[in-house]
Amino acid sequence: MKEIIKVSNLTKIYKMYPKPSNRLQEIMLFNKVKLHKVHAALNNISFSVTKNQTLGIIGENGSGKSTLLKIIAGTLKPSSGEVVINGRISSLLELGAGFNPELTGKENVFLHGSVMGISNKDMESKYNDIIDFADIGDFIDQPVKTYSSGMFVRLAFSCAIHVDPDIMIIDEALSVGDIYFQQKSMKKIRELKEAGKAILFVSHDLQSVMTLCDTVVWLERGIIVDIGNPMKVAKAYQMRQHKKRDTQIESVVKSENVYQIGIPNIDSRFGNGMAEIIGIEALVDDKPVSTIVSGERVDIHLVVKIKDYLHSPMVGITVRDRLSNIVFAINTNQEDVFLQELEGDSLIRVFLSFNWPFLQPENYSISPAIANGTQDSHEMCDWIENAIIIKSISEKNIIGLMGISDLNIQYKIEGGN
Ligand SMILES: Nc1ncnc2c1ncn2[C@@H]1O[C@H](COP(=O)(O)OP(=O)(O)OP(=O)(O)O)[C@@H](O)[C@H]1O
Repeated sequence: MKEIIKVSNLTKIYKMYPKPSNRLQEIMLFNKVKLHKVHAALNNISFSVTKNQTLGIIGENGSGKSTLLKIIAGTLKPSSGEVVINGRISSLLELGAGFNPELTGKENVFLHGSVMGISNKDMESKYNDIIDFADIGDFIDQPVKTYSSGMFVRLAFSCAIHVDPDIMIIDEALSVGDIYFQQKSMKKIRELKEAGKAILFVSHDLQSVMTLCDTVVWLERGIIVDIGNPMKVAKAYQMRQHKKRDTQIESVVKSENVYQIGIPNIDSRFGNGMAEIIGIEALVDDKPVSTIVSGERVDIHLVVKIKDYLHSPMVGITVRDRLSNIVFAINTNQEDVFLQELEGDSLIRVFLSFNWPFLQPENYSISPAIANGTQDSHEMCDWIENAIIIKSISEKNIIGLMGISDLNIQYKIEGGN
């Protein structure tokens, strides 16, 4: 099949200067003294993409994904190597970068068309689809400098996907807008895929990568570690991340005072102040973790300062998904564990231990709370919204899981012919 993108021996070297002023000094010394170190953001990368193919690119922060996409999109020059493109590219990399803030939304739609080499007549036939998708109402006739950032990206996104490209470049752009816009965007991208367009898709969301892509490239420190079947590559990548986590965490345990674990994040907080949660961490095998494999035994470790006498303390957590749906909530009373009364001016540690459920691989937040009373009638002493984020992963085949939870079902079928 015809190659629509061919990347050959691509390398991008950046010069790294210890201080910004060293760059000028080097020029003034006619480059006779080298004050920089070289850093290869991409190192001899080769692959190709055919029409109809959706290629996913995964890798840790700094692995070279954006550099690669920018070179393919033509906004960055490689140090060596070659990229051959056979078709028109539309990129969601720098959304709205070509918009003129003084012009109206409508004028910018046509400006975008002319930059992409599309006549005004052809743009007129696409115009209604573009404004319907962007959904910015009468603002379309206002200068884009008056737009909210959400309206701005929605219009830019809509322009980029409606110009009938042969190649679409997408870099985490699906995280723009609200959930409805994200779903609408994903649907549109699937339509482009079904229409046979080549798509390059960079995302940290492995689930989206696996459901959308036919092939995945795993980049690490500018080189291709693996390329091929999305599930195979994504799974190998995920397991590597998991192993890395274990080695990183080891040193934390050794150096950290258990009473000084702190609260990583506080989105909001309320309570009567009779107790204060001062630390939270998730432990697997007594080591703090931010990633948990479904089925693993986890301890949520809380450190709480008791300020006033509590006759019936109860402690619990609420776990939510990224759309803020409650996935599950547990507390000591609900489990028939009744804590003894607590005197003021004391410190307690609580360990809530349970098997991490089989969940959709994504991020989940944990909100801890301490209250005084019973399940039906209590006063909240301290509630912290989204204190830590846990990334849930699975060692199982993670493609195709629908909904929030994997029920770990086993099938048994008897009879039939
Ligand atoms: N303008 C620059 N000057 C120097 N180094 C740079 C420059 N741009 C990128 N780099 C370096 O090149 C490497 C690759 O960066 P790149 O942004 O492509 O990574 P990435 O995989 O897209 O990361 P992320 O997932 O965080 O977006 C990194 O080490 C980065 O620090």
